[in-house]
Amino acid sequence: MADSTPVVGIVLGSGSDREVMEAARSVLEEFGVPCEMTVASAHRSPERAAAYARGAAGRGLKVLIAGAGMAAHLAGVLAAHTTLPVVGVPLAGSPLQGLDALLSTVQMPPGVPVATVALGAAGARNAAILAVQILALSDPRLAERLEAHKAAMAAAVERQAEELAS
Ligand SMILES: Nc1c(C(=O)O)ncn1[C@@H]1O[C@H](COP(=O)(O)O)[C@@H](O)[C@H]1O
Repeated sequence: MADSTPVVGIVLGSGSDREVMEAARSVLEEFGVPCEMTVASAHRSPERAAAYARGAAGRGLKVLIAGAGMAAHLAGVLAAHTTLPVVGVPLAGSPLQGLDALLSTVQMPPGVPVATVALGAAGARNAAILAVQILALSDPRLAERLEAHKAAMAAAVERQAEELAS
């Protein structure tokens, strides 16, 4: 039986981020990558966020994905407390429509990177694919699945082009 110990941790700034961030979990499930999802706010529960990040590597997690909106410091704070790669997903929904979350996620000071992806569900999907790519560096089966994923995308474009031409 495959090992179901989570290797990717998806952290939400709030339970209200869940619907959008489920896109990341779906992609990881498609690739057969065990993950866990939790809530920890750098602002509202700073101890929980720090403890999660500090304990992540020891529990076998390899990549963290953080989804947060508004002043989205969660990904950066997780990165401050771990040497694991952290992927940040800025979420829209605020009066600034996510520009606040984008800038506060992407503009990390030198030395503490957060790999920042696109806003919202598209970003959540890409965060998961990026996590798979990182894991695939030491997992040939995952690398094969990534190749198949790329081939499927290319085939879909071919079909669309044929439909347009007919
Ligand atoms: N950006 C952060 C952080 C953080 O960065 O630590 N904690 C919560 N939040 C965000 O606040 C928004 C509103 O949260 P509520 O819906 O709970 O009021 C959410 O998008 C969350 O990610």
